[in-house]
Amino acid sequence: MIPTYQVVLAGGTVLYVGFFLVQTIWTSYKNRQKALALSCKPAHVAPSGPFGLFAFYEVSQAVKNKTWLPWIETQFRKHGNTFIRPVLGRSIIMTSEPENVKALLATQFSDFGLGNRYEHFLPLLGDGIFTLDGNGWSHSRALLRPQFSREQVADIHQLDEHVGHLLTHIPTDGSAFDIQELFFRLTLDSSTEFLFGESVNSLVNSSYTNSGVPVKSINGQMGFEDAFNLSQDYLAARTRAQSLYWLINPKAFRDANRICHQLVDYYVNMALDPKANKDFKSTQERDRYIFLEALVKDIRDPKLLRDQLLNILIAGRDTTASLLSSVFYSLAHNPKVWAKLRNEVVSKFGTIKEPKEEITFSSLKDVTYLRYVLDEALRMYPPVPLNARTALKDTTIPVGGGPNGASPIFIPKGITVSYSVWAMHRRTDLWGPDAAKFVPERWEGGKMRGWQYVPFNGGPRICLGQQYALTEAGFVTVKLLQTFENIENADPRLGDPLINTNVTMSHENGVHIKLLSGSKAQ
Ligand code: HEM
Repeated sequence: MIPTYQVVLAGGTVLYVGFFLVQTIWTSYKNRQKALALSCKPAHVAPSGPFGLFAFYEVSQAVKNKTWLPWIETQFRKHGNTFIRPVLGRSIIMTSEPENVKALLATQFSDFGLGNRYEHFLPLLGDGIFTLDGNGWSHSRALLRPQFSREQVADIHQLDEHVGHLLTHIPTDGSAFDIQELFFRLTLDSSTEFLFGESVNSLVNSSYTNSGVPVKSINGQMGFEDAFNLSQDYLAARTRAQSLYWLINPKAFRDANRICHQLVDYYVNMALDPKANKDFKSTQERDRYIFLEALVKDIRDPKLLRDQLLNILIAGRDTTASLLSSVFYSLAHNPKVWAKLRNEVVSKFGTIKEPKEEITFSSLKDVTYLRYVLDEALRMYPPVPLNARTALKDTTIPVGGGPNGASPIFIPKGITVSYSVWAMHRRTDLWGPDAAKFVPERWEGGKMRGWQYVPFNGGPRICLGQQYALTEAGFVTVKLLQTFENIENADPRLGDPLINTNVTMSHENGVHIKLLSGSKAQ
């Protein structure tokens, strides 16, 4: 005799599975009808095993081996520039097609949102420009946009001090060092100064910031630099876990978030009540622009201030460090490009010992080859190599359907379209047979710009800090070219670099180079 509860359980399970199957079949029938009405055709489905388990395994392996980006590139070669990838029972549309990227980011902007990004990033970033959709986002954007005006961005003299600190870490005897590590500290120092009015000075040997949070981990206490990096690792893991993100919330993550919040809250409280804080120094006293001081004129809620500041710190710090690292990686592997660039820089600005013209926002723009080098590094190593948007309603994307991939595809509400900037920037049909090579000259005449090149995204959510980032990267590159005559790659590993893909990308093994001046530069 079978117990009653077992009969009820078995019956319930059969009913649930039956309902699920009927619903799936019905939804897919309805979607096919809608697709037909919109002249859409189905996209190629990449074989991914039952419930997309094989695909999930392959992705996990590629992430572990730091070959995720090239792996995605080979998937596009195998399955076409737009295809469907089932992963863990969900279908994701993958694309490297400029037409589709344009639709997601610009022409059909209001059809798509950030999906679960808000929930993934909430514990560290709260409600800010980078995490919000809809009204919350447009309000944030309107509020923050004026802080990125030309006048503010052009104020580059604060960078000089931080580049000076960076130079003290470069071996003077021409021995090898990892410049990427220094760039990550440099951009942490410069962006905290720009945002809070006071730098955490991670390139200087100080232990504690005024907030009481150590700069680097010390005596078992986690420092801000480590906390900020660790939090971002967890944000990336939560993003990869998609709707199971809530499973990833360990104590280490919560501790790291608390430390980041503690540091930012210190500056926020000071700016909200400057008279009560003797440490506070205004923009006038410091003779430099302070983002937070401008922001407290509009926002008085300490939590919202903290959120917006952290949103900008995350958007601006690692991306710029990533760009600088890729520039120096590429220069070290292309000595002719270094020589040509140095020639142009020195003839305009002189050397560090015999300077000529002052380096300013506009004088930097006169060195066109510098812009080509930055553009080419952003093409080959886009700091945000992968991104995604999720349909807010039933909609379409323009290409990828049908046997030749030329028809639109139907995108039901809730489906995610993932676009690979990395793969699109390396397509030989778009960039020529030398797409995998670092060739700054390809930018001559400016004919390559368009939706095939989106390192800063495009449309209404285009990066707010683009000019700031290009100015900082240009300034730092010029200073190093003025100081050193030659560069050498010091990494014996052959082949393409391994790439660590977090929220942004970085070089897994660092960027090991030698910088040589005077008699050592032979
Ligand atoms: C080379 C450096 C940089 C690159 C490649 C870059 C790239 C990007 C990209 C791809 C996005 C779009 C993200 C998305 O919507 O999914 C973005 C957004 C953003 N970036 Fe940048 N960024 C850089 C530097 C900066 C800097 C230095 C700042 C600020 C100081 C900054 C501030 C922002 C902000 C506030 C957003 C959000 C815009 C919005 O959603 O309306 N970025 N950036």
